Amino acid sequence: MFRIQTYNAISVKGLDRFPRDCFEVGSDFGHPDAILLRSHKLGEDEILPSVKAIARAGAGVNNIPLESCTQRGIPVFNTPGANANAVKELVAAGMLLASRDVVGGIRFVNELSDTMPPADMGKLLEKEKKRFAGSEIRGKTLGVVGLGAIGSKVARMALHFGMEVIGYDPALSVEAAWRLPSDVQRMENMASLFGRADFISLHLPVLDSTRGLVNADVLAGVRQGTVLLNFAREEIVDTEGVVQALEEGTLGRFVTDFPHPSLLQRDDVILMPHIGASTAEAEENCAVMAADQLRAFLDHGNIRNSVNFPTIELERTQGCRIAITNLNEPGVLSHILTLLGDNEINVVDMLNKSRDSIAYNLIDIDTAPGVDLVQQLEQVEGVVNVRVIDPPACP
Ligand SMILES: NC(=O)c1ccc[n+]([C@@H]2O[C@H](COP(=O)([O-])OP(=O)(O)OC[C@H]3O[C@@H](n4cnc5c(N)ncnc54)[C@H](O)[C@@H]3O)[C@@H](O)[C@H]2O)c1
Ligand SMILES: O=C(O)CC[C@@H](O)C(=O)O
Repeated sequence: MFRIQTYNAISVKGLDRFPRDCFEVGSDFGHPDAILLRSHKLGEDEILPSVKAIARAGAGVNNIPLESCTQRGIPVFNTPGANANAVKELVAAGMLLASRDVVGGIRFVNELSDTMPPADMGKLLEKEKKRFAGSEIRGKTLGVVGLGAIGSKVARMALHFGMEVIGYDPALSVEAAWRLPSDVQRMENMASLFGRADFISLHLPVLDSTRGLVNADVLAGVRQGTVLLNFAREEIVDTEGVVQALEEGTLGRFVTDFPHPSLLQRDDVILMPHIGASTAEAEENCAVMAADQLRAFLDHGNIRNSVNFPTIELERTQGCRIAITNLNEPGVLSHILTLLGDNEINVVDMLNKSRDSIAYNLIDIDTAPGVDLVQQLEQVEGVVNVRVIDPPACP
């Protein structure tokens, strides 16, 4: 029986991927085998020694202490692309709300008295509506920073709106490049994108290299009245720099999913409470994907969509499987195999993959290893952890 500790509201469709004959799911376990969460900021002290894996039902993993997870041999999973459409649709809403004063118009109408005669109301609306006029987004230029799962969808959507689209992504993967519409013009650096766009939408992760990336200096280079949209992460944008650019009028509007007190009550700011991924569809997609990845790991040791471990999938044959995480250094694997041979254990199948500082091995053996052998394996220099994975009881 595996125990899955959840944080945040996880879609029931995802939780249902864990058959209750083999998994307990709850929010308060003493010895969880795995953690499934959304935006909860996970403290190192919350990752108990029993935890074997962590899955983020979402894209960003900045709420998980990645480095210490890697050192402890804990794979961290995310769900690439599973909420991209939800974010894309909200970016479309953000661009439209920034171009037409829908918010001001709705507020104005709702503040009218319900005792006003209908004919008077009609006259007043016609007289006042010029205050809420805007402009169209067709023909304008959108700059997309970060052209991964979300950025590529946003780019495609903007082309459908009849916009020009320019993009910047210094780390674009080959897979992401294939997804990108050919009409998107590639910018060599962020400054040229910021200098050319009417709308700028951010879709990059928060990393040491991207924290505070959009600051007063960068914003000084935008065209008068540019709209900046941040549906990525708060830390990427320097709020003081944004307020300064709004005050100076270079930035026309700021639309963000990450409100800050200094942005409240401003007509040139549209604030949303981190709802980019808050659709039934996205929550379900993320939860199902995260749960399936956790199950594949707990049941078989297989790894798909990890942000710190290599991708590895070994078809299950028969017998017992051991999963070993070790430092990615010469000699560790041969030491492990020698120990198995010395204990007369026959290796039926095996796969070894590495990523940065760690390596991960799936080794199928014909006989279950005894406690002594597991201890010997754990003591091999460079071995981080050893798991014996029996064939799963639930299909
Ligand atoms: N508002 C929300 O609810 C919400 C929902 C989903 C994701 N997000 C955020 O959006 C981010 C992007 O999500 P995604 O699914 O598209 O991820 P992704 O990994 O598919 O794409 C991110 C892209 O950013 C690029 N990138 C990295 N550093 C860059 C830099 N310095 N400049 C420009 N591009 C850079 C990467 O090469 C990659 O192509 C996530 O990391 C998360 O923080 C927010
Ligand atoms: O879970 C959420 O609501 C937000 C998820 C989002 O920030 C992400 O990084 O995918």
